[in-house]
Amino acid sequence: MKNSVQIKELEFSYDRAIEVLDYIDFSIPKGSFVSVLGPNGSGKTTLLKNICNLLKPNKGNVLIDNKDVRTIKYKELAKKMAVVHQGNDIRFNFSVFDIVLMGRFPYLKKFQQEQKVDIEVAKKAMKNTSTWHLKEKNINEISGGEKQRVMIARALTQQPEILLLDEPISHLDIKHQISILNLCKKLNTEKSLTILTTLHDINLASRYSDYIVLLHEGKVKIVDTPEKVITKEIIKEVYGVDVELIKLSEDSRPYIIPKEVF
Ligand SMILES: Nc1ncnc2c1ncn2[C@@H]1O[C@H](COP(=O)(O)OP(=O)(O)OP(=O)(O)O)[C@@H](O)[C@H]1O
Repeated sequence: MKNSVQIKELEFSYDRAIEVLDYIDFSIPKGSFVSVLGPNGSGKTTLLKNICNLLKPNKGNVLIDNKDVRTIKYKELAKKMAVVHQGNDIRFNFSVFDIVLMGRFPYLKKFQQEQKVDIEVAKKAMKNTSTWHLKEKNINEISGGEKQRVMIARALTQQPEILLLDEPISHLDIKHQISILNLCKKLNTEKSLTILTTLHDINLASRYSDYIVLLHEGKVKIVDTPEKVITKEIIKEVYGVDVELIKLSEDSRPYIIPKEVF
C-alpha cells in the first residue's frame, strides 16, 4: 500500500531543553482514516504542526508522497494537504462565504478572480458541512461550533488529497460531531481522502479510524488498529484511568466506559 505521509525519526522541541516530540516514526497509508490520541500535552497539536510544515523538526523529517514537506512549494502543498487548526481567530470582518472561498487560493493566479467552478466547489463544501445558511454572516458573529464547521468547509474547498484536523469536533454538539465525522468518512471511502485527525473522544476514534496513533509524553506508545490500541491496560498506562471495555454486536470495535465514577 502507498503511503501519503511518512514521519521519519522526528524530534521536536519548542525550546531546546525540553523534548516535546521524541523519535516519532510512522506512516499513513493513502486513503486511510487515522486518529491521533493522547492525554493533554502529549504532543498531538505539535505533531500536526510539524506534519504541515508550520514547525520545523530538530531532527528527522516528514514526507508527503515521498517528498520532504519542506521542499514543497506553498501552493503545491495546499493542493495536496488542507489543515484545520484549533482556535481559528480571524481578526478581519470577512463574510463566511469569503472565508470559505479563500480555500481556492492554491488554484488561482495572482490577482485572479474566482471563477464559477470555484464558487461551486465552495458552495458544495458549505452544503456538506451544513454552513450554507451562514454564508452572508460575518465570520466573527457565528458560534464556535459553526466556525469550526466553516473552517472544515474552507479546507474541503481546497480539494486536498490529505486532510489534517486538530480537534475538529471539540465545539460541536453530538449531532454535528457525527455529521462531520460521517462526512470525513464518506470522503475517505468514496474519494480516498486521507484523514489525519487529533481527537479526545476515544470511542469516536475507535468507531471511525482505520488506525490510531497513541501519543504519551511526546512518544508514540502504539500505532495500530483500534482493537489493538484500545485495551484496559494501555488506557490505564497512558491516561491513568480504569475502564471497562464493551463491544457492540454490529462491529468489532472496542468502546470504553470509565470505572472510577462515584
Ligand atoms: N508554543 C509553545 N511554546 C512552548 N511550549 C509549547 C507550545 N505549544 C505547546 N507547548 C508544549 O508542548 C507540549 C505539547 O503540547 P501540544 O499542544 O502539542 O499537546 P496536545 O497533545 O495537543 O495537548 P491538548 O490535548 O491539551 O490539546 C506541552 O507540554 C505544551 O505545554
